[in-house]
Amino acid sequence: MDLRYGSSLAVKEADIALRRGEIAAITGPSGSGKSSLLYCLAGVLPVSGGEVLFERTNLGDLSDEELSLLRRDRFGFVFQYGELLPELTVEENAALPLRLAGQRKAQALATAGEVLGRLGLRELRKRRPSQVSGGQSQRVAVARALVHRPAVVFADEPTGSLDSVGAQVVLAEFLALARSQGTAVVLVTHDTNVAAQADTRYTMIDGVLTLQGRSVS
Ligand SMILES: Nc1ncnc2c1ncn2[C@@H]1O[C@H](COP(=O)(O)OP(=O)(O)OP(=O)(O)O)[C@@H](O)[C@H]1O
Repeated sequence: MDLRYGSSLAVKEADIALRRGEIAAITGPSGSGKSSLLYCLAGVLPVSGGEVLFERTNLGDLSDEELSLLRRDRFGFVFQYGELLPELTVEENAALPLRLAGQRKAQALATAGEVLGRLGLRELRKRRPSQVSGGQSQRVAVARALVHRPAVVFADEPTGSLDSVGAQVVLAEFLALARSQGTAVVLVTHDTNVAAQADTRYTMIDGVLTLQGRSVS
């Protein structure tokens, strides 16, 4: 697939297939097209050429509404700064995908509480995002991305706002939780130590995605 912004080709060549539960990392220099590729895979931006298939569906064949439902129900997202909603508590933030899918509040908060517990955040669940640390916010964002057991989580520099020790810990927890529930992860990162924890590693250079290595499992 490829992606143009106007006349400039941000993604020139990318061929990537993800199996259930697979963790794929994409590294590469700034501006090489990593985020753009992620947005295409997640159905946020339409591709300019080629196609993106999820299960047997070509994302290009879906209406905007069908795409938003797919993103809401089957995908999860984690960004660099967590992007939590400041007016909601930690548990309400984590429960959001379940609430959006129509689950009742008590049930959604109970499920969110379990996931938060697995990330060591149970005690903080009534706090607001402004009352927790950067690492804790990223864990809440991880809980929110995984709470509805999505098929795929798209993570764009998910620990980019943390120091390297904090980043390693949050990332290890994120990947362990994703693996335990069979959720595939596409992880964009600058950090090759982070990428080393993935099953499959790709590099993106000047819009071209290349498979770099696959761990034997
Ligand atoms: N909305 C946009 N309109 C036009 N050009 C864009 C847009 N978004 C990104 N670009 C350009 O596309 C190229 C790829 O950007 P992209 O954000 O995908 O790179 P990246 O590898 O994720 O970079 P970084 O690591 O710095 O986040 C860059 O040259 C960027 O300037």
